[in-house]
Amino acid sequence: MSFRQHSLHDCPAPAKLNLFLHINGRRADGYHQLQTVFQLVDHGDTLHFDLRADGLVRRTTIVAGVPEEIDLIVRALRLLALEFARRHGRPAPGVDVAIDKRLPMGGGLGGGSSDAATALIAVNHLWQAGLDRAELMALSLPLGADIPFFIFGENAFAEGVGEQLQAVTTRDCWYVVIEPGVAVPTAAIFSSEDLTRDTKPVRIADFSRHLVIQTDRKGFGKNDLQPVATRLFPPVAEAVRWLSSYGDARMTGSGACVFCAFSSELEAEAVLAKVPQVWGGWKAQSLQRHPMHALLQVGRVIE
Ligand SMILES: C[C@@](CO)(OP(=O)(O)O)[C@H](O)COP(=O)(O)OP(=O)(O)OC[C@H]1O[C@@H](n2ccc(N)nc2=O)[C@H](O)[C@@H]1O
Ligand SMILES: Nc1ncnc2c1ncn2[C@@H]1O[C@H](COP(=O)(O)OP(=O)(O)O)[C@@H](O)[C@H]1O
Repeated sequence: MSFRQHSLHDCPAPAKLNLFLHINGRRADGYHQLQTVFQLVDHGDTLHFDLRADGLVRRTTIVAGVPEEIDLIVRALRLLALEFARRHGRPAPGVDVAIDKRLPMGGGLGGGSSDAATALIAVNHLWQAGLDRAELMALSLPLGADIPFFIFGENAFAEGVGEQLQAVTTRDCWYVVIEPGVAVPTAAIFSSEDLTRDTKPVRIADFSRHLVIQTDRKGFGKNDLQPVATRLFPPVAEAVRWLSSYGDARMTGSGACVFCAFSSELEAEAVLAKVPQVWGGWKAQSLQRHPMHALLQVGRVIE
């Protein structure tokens, strides 16, 4: 990551995996209460920021299927600009955002959310807007329940709609991730009549204990969204079936991507080499912290 006075280039927006995802209930507004562990991995998008003098927030890269006006990056930065104006009594400086998009949309990897989080962290710094971590998290929540997690910046046990976060230690390992080539619309999964909505709540200690006592590499819990997604999207079911011969393969989030953990990079590489060519696939290492933390500590944006 290079730091220049008016720019921040090569800022990582890592993917997340949901190591398990339980649906415990439904709120009056229709949103679902869940419990999950978010795991950061070292594979994702890369963003670049250049200050503008005219107060505009612009995305300079074309992203297929995501017009600039609905991009979570642009929407998040416009919220930040409003907050800047409220605090400082003058309009925010503008910014150009370029993006190298690697994460598939509707993949359950949190790509759009991670992009928005990285943008908020970087531009809060570039503009010297002065929001602290909790304030950035609160600002982002109306745009998506996964965004606060990426700003939180550590692997987390999450409750509520995913916004109540506690840092959690997870296994250091390698993951093989399969992209089955379909985009799963999150809303379609949550609105299914078949969805299990009454999984009994667990405690963070149950997850942590499982890490210590597990003997068979079986992951903790399950993904309640998986049965619905695999029924609606057969390629997701096929990917789960294929990867299951190598370990406890699961879908992340509302899909479509499927992952499996391995102890070593070599094991992950061996499985990756066999992934059928009709699917995309990659390996990634678990991260314990968001890679933007290094920048944030240098910049003293987040304590
Ligand atoms: C499932 C998860 C797990 O990390 O991630 P993804 O798989 O999308 O990455 C998240 O909970 C995704 O949360 P969020 O990012 O807010 O989902 P959105 O795409 O905005 O939600 C689309 C729609 O799904 C429904 N929805 C979403 C979240 C939730 N807790 N309950 C819901 O009922 C709502 O109808 C909402 O309008
Ligand atoms: N910067 C962005 N990158 C990807 N998708 C975005 C972005 N901004 C808005 N979106 C919208 O969010 C939807 C979900 O994308 P994404 O966050 O990548 O998947 P998921 O929520 O399954 O992890 C996309 O289909 C797209 O319409």
